[in-house]
Amino acid sequence: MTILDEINNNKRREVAEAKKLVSLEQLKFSPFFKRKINSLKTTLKAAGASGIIAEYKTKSPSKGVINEQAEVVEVSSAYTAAGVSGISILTDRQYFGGAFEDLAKARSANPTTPILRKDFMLDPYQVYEAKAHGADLILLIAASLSKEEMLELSETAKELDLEVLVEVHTEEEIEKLNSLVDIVGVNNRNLKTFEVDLETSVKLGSLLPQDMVRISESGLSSVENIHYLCQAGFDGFLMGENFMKTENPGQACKEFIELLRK
Ligand SMILES: O=C(O)c1ccccc1NCC(=O)[C@H](O)[C@H](O)COP(=O)(O)O
Repeated sequence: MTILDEINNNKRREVAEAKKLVSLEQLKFSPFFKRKINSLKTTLKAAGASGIIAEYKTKSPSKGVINEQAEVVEVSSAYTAAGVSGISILTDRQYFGGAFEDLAKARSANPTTPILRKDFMLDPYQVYEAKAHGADLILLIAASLSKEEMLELSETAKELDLEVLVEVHTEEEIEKLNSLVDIVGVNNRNLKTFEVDLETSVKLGSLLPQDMVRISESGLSSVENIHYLCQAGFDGFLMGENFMKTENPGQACKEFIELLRK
């Protein structure tokens, strides 16, 4: 069994429990349900956009504990002040140390920044959870879902006016895209071996539909990486560990974007 299988099995159990505790109707009572979303697709294409989507994650299966001190409001506010195009907030507790509260707190502290609920989405119920806690977009991992499941989850996202980011890592997974997808992310990290290779983005990027907004995810750590991927046609760059492993992730992000703009 791969780590992704393990995470997904655990997620199915968590979602089954959550459904017993909180109904869809209760989720709809959240004040975040009424808000208009901030579009990541739009901010990534805006003139002068940094393209950086900075992630708040305190641990991961590949790296273990990354940062035990970081506080979500402080870090996410500093990310916004640094000029990011978006923020990614992990909500998986078991494997990434995330929480729904982190998402809701980041939302309230950053009212105009696009925020991704980063989790392992398998059930339409989770799309409602994302909306109820203030997300602007959801992540669908193609390796975890069939084409039909991706479509169903995309439709639910659109019903709730959320954007859809689909993550691919292989050529075959590109076949699972549908017309409701807003952004495609190429994950440079092989989730079976945890190996990172930027050439995955370059290779798959060339196979994506020409007009698709695209981001490169994982293992990005230098301005040279970003310039290289920009040349390969990428609009956005998801970066987690590079900032979160420092004592002050917000400051690290600020310095990175300043360097990028030089
Ligand atoms: O990061 C992991 O170990 C991991 C393991 C299994 C599934 C997903 C995983 N990561 C999720 C991500 O997509 C990354 O957090 C994100 O792309 C940022 O990556 P990085 O900049 O390398 O922290």
